[in-house]
Amino acid sequence: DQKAHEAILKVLDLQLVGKVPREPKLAEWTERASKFDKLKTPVKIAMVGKYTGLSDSYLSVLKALLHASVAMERKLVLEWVPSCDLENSAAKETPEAHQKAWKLLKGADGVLVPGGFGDRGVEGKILAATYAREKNVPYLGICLGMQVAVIEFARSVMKLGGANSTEFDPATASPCVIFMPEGSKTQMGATMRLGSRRTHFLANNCKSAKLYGNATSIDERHRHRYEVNPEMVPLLEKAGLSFVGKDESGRRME
Ligand SMILES: NC(=O)CC[C@H](N)C(=O)O
Repeated sequence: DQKAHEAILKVLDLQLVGKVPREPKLAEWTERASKFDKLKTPVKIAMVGKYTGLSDSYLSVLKALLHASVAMERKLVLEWVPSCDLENSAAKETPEAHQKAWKLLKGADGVLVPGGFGDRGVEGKILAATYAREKNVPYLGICLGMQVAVIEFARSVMKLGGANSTEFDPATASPCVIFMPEGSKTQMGATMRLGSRRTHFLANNCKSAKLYGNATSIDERHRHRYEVNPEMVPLLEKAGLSFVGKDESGRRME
């Protein structure tokens, strides 16, 4: 009675012609779908995470990978690599899983380390970052995945052996990722940095800015409490790590 169906048809641009919705314009969709069906050349992406099964929390990452691979005319082959299995301890405890995980990682065209909380499997993610950097395999770190890349760089390139996030080692001598929640005007105390925040590109010749169509700034969704330690940023940059996107204060590495 409230004509919800008509409201939905209006949003979908399927106005009624008499009593039936008009023919949908599916040309673009059909073209994309048939392009997708014909894809042959694979692109293998190793998703190094804590979960082995499919997980809703990675849904947006999976969809983005799929869209990107279709745009690049590649058939997406996603390999799930449980980060714990990459760790040295797994070589003894679960040798088969260890071997399998490394084989998947080594067969990948690109490595993706998504976001996460808690320290289980973090050392495995760090090993994946080392592998990607040394072998020059493209690495995309999202949230925790980016923090992991910074820890890895501090340990391997700057030779700060015990470098870590204070989330995983509160007593680390080289805290390259630190607890830095946002202050809130409406809530008492410090809170999770949550929702859309602006990133400013400082280098316009960087890949990220180019991928965003040479944008000077972009808005991205956030959900974290830890940040790359702003005190250590000059040292990390001097050693060769570039932070091409920062927040408006310049204190948060994006
Ligand atoms: N979204 C995430 O990956 C969170 C990363 C990290 N645990 C933090 O709180 O900063």
